[in-house]
Amino acid sequence: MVHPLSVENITVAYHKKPVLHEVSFTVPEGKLIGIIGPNGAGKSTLIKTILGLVPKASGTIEFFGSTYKKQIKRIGYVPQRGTVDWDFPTNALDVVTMGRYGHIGWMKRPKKEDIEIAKACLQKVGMLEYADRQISQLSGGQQQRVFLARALAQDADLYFMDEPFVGVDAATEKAIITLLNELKERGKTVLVVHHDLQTVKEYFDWVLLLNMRVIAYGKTEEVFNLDNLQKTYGGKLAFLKERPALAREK
Ligand SMILES: Nc1ncnc2c1ncn2[C@@H]1O[C@H](COP(=O)(O)OP(=O)(O)OP(=O)(O)O)[C@@H](O)[C@H]1O
Repeated sequence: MVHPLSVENITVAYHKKPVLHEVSFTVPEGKLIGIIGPNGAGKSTLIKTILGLVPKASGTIEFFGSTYKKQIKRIGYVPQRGTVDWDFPTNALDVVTMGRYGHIGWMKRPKKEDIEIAKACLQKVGMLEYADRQISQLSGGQQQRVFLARALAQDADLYFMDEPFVGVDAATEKAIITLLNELKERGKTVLVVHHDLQTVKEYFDWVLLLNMRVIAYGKTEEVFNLDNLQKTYGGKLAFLKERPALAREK
């Protein structure tokens, strides 16, 4: 069976300091998968390594049983908001239309149909009225919605999203999770770096608990428990005292 993503034994180091150690996991199709772990656990590095943005020291990565290059059109990425240059002089509609380039081809002009698709995606995230607005003049949550619209316009089969819920209000968070569930219903696979342990069970079918290495990976109901959380977060789990519901579910 061909999986959307297969990661085998990847090890990554920055300036010879190991950040990810022999990470292996295989992602099933049509699931929402949360990547969970403390600050500095290597979550962003993992996504960037998978996408070829950070070099790996060893290991192999396959997309739909093939290489990233061959499957690039099927792979979508929503980066962490803080890493995007929002001063880039472009408006919301152009950002979303860029999501279509895999279909249009670089150097070619988008067709009317691509613009219509981009507008429909802006509509879907409630941002159509901001289509002509410079992205630098949007709020953080609105920028996040525009990036999600771009991912939608791309119509990929495998998505990576780095902390899409950070800094957004409750309405935007709800809009994003609705959208992720819609993608899932269409058979898409979505990996999401996520911080809020309270919502993990509600949002994700599978979880990857990461702290430099894979602590646990599998169906949320099977691996998201206090024991594994303690292994992942170590002494930083004091906050669980404030969340007795989670602690009780051991
Ligand atoms: N470009 C870089 N050069 C050197 N070290 C880096 C670089 N990027 C990240 N690191 C280090 O690698 C480790 C993992 O960082 P990473 O950003 O992947 O963690 P994370 O789990 O995504 O953290 P957070 O939850 O805080 O976003 C950290 O110790 C970080 O300081």
